[in-house]
Amino acid sequence: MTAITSVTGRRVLDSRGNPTVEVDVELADGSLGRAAVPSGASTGAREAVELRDGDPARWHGKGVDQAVHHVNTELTEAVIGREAEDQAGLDAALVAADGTATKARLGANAILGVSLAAAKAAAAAHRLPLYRYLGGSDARLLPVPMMNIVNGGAHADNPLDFQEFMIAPIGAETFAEAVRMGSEIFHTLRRDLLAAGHSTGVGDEGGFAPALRTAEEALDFVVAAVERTGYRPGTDIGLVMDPATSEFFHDGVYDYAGEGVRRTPAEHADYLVGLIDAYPIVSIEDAMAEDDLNGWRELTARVKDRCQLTGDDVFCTNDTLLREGIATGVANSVLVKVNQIGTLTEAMTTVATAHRAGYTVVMSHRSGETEDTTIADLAVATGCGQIKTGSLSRSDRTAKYNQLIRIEEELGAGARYAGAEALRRR
Ligand SMILES: O=C(O)[C@@H](CO)OP(=O)(O)O
Ligand SMILES: [Mg+2]
Repeated sequence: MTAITSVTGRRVLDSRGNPTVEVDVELADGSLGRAAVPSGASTGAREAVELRDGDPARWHGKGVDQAVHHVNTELTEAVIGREAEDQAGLDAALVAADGTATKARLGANAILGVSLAAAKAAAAAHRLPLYRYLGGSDARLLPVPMMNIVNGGAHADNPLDFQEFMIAPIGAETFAEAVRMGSEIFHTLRRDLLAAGHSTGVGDEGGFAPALRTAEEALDFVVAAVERTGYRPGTDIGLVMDPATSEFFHDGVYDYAGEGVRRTPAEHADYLVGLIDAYPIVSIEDAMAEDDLNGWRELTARVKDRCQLTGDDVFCTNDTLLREGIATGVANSVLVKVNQIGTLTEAMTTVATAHRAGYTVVMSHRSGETEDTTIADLAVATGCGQIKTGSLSRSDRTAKYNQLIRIEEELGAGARYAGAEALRRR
């Protein structure tokens, strides 16, 4: 009774106030699955192609509206009557209907909406929460959250070159405790920034966006906030950064415009290693740019297991790109964003490839999000042990934390919090 009987696409708003796709999938037994699709600002060049409206102040009807139209026509035709339980077959049908390598014709956002809504409908038909439907009885590992508390780069209007500064409560006993620790530090940081005369306005992911110039200034504020809240940096709280370097790597040089410094790949790598030496940094994402594979290989060989090096733009959740990276010694971890690849099946394949190779996996949101909490369930379903889902304010981010709190409660004594172990090579 899991045959798909109806598919409905609609246009809703995301956290930036931009249009995005939402899809409902209904099954023969009346079960309903609903999924809303996120969108990035600092996108990797090899991501699946979404249909978006270029200028948010002038929706031109060819972006999200077109994607919604494709959901309601060609994609509906491709999946109607199919069993929602056959996720792989269904996703293959969606990919075939599009017919391009990048999902550019019907839109990766249209395809992903149907893919995720179908999974959620199938879970509902089985009367199972999504994490258990997808992950089975083994799904009981709650991820370490990487909580965004300072924003820069493409996500804020301040001079900070690095996009994200995060805290990871590696020393917590439970997920709920991790959220408490993160929230306390977030509020301490707010007071500290105010006291120092800085703005406490926030960026796209809800982290503060003060007018700081260097990574050291931001890291110093973060370390001080951790300590003043009563936690030990490095033991209770690990620091995490996403410099999103593809955004400022031009003509073979890392151009730190906010700081006013240009660094060659070697100088940039030295600088990052210096930061790892000076601060309790446990993970850096996109430490090197997507086009600087040499830099990636050298940094990975140099850092080894001292710090998790997560590939976002360089892999784009793409199994082929990840396999190339694994074979050539690029990074030791992969960021997984379902909308970078466009179907649930493909995202899960990437997770499996990473885990087989000993790479860690971080389940991730996008800077443009919605109230959809699918990634919280995916983090538990895959047992990946890490999630990146923004700050401790803004409902689009807290929705994921709150969903994980509920999952932890539901698992009761069976729940395990991933802790520091999650960041170690498998
Ligand atoms: O770079 C990133 O990792 C993401 C999410 O934090 O940002 P965006 O969605 O803008 O690509
Ligand atoms: Mg990133």
